[in-house]
Amino acid sequence: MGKAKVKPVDDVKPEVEEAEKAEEVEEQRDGGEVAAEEEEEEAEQDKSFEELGLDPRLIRALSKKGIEKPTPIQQTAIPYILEGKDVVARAKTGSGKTLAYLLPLLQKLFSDSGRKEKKPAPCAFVLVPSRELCQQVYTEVSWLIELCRVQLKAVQLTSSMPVSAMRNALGGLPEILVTTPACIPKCFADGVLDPAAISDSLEILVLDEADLLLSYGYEDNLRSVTSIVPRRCQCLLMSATTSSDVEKLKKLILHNPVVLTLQEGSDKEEPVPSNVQQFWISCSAQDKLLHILALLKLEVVQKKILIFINTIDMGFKLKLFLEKFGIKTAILNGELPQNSRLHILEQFNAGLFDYLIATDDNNQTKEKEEVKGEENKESKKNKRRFKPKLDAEFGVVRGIDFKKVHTVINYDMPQSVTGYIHRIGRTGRAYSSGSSVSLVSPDEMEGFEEIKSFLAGEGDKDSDIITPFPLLTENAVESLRYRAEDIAKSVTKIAIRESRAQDLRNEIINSEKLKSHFEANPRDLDLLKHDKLLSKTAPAPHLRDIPEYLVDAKTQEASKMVKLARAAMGGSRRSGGGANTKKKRSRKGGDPLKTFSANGSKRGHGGQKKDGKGSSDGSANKKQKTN
Ligand SMILES: Nc1ncnc2c1ncn2[C@@H]1O[C@H](COP(=O)(O)OP(=O)(O)OP(=O)(O)O)[C@@H](O)[C@H]1O
Repeated sequence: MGKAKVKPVDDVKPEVEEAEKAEEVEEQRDGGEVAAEEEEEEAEQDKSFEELGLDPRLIRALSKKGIEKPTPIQQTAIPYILEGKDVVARAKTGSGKTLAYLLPLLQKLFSDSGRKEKKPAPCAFVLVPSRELCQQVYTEVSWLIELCRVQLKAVQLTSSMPVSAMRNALGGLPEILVTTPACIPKCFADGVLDPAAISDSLEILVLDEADLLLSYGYEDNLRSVTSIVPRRCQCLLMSATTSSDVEKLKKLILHNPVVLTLQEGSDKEEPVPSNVQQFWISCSAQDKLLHILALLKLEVVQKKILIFINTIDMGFKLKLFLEKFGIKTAILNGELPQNSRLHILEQFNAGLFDYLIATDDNNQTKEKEEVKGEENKESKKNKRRFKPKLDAEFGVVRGIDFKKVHTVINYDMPQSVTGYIHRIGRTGRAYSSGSSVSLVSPDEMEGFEEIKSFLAGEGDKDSDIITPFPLLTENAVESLRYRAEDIAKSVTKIAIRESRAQDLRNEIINSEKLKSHFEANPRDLDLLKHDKLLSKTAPAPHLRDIPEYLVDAKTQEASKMVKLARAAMGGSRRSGGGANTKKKRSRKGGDPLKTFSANGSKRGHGGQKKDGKGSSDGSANKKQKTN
């Protein structure tokens, strides 16, 4: 169980009186630090939602969703928020930060819910960096309200909504508004929200994924929001990493906050959950297609699988390539219409497909530039060619709660340490376990070393937090080389461009269908398939089914174990943690990545050399051509 460390108030105080008060709190806390921490740890391990002082309606609602026990950050943050303190909470990805603020926020609004006269503007704002997150938080708050049966209303607004729709949404005088920072100035400009009314009504302001808000370019937007936040308003700042941006926001918005930093086990901060096993494979950029084919086709990684690439074109290349081998994938990127993106996420979360290829929102600028250049060239050639537009509020990676993703694959390495942490955080959510595999080319090695040394922490540079992937032998990879290279050649730039355009057209049509269909049938998930084939020809049987003789014995064994582990973990896994925690933890023993080595040792990296390259064990099959 993690331990939340309470750092004393460390903000620049706007008022002397408050600064003095804060120092008192600091002194008192410092005075009893060791004992307090031990006590805290002891108490935290046993704290239930009841003991945190939560309303029984909320506890019942959580229980209906299978959530019985608070996560460490919830245990620590909820009492402070209920007390009315400004809070900065930093805890790793997937640690349950959303409920850590939503539960006390709702409880505070419960007392208002019986009021006859509603306030003219929402009294709680939750600001998130992307539309996808907006939808996610809105869904979370909506089920809580529904299950608690209270007269509260939440709405979500995004910048792309027509003014009439915004007016409509705000017409019912909601108490809670979930939105992006960019949307608020737009609402002011369109006369949909009144700054004076907000100054009167606002009681709680949450900045979720605070480490990302500024990197999404929301600084000016946030300044226009903060200028109208009344002094009495309670402000909460949730974040997965520390950065200068978080410090900046803290100074901009919070007053005398309590700073909570969640640490697990030791004092060393581990930004990636310890229940995620991190692996890597060293290969050339050209060989990445071959390696991902081996990972997926030989089934040595567990489904569901989220694959990150850095550009949209690469996503389509990968999709077309894998299709030829009968591996169906769906694609998620910032040029798809919003309805489609949300629907793809919903389908993936519901388990309707196993492989999702996602572009990292980090690369928006790069993509935008590429698209611009492309557009200029294209428009000269052919004015009717498709011109994709990227959505500035797109963000699939950061903060999105992908359900039951067992493996994250970095096909392309992310361009920053923070990007890596957020990507890997899409698995191992709450109490579940997961793994990641990064394909690292020589060009990416420098960035990879940076990530490794950041994760290892100060003075511990050589410790292997990301270890070579053990379940794929060099022979197994080589056995697929001929096919992979042959098929890779057939995935031309023209094929990629056509597929990208076709997919976009399909999704635009889907998006319209989705909009009207979901208005009538909000729970119907299976209307449209997002992992349908883009190539015109079906995969050839000899590529779809890899003959057994091609796969060496060790890889076959690894694949069998992965399947067994999946069957053991499969159907009965629930997203709610609480009561099932013990059971889930004991299942970790069935994870072949924890117990299996391609060289047959109990646990280790036997199938790979220390540098992440495949094993050169000669006992397995030799490279074979099969055409
Ligand atoms: N007490 C709990 N017990 C079990 N599951 C929980 C609990 N609290 C939250 N969860 C689940 O854990 C998952 C991750 O939660 P959440 O999205 O809030 O994480 P997060 O800390 O915000 O991660 P990120 O930084 O990536 O956004 C969600 O599916 C959520 O429903």
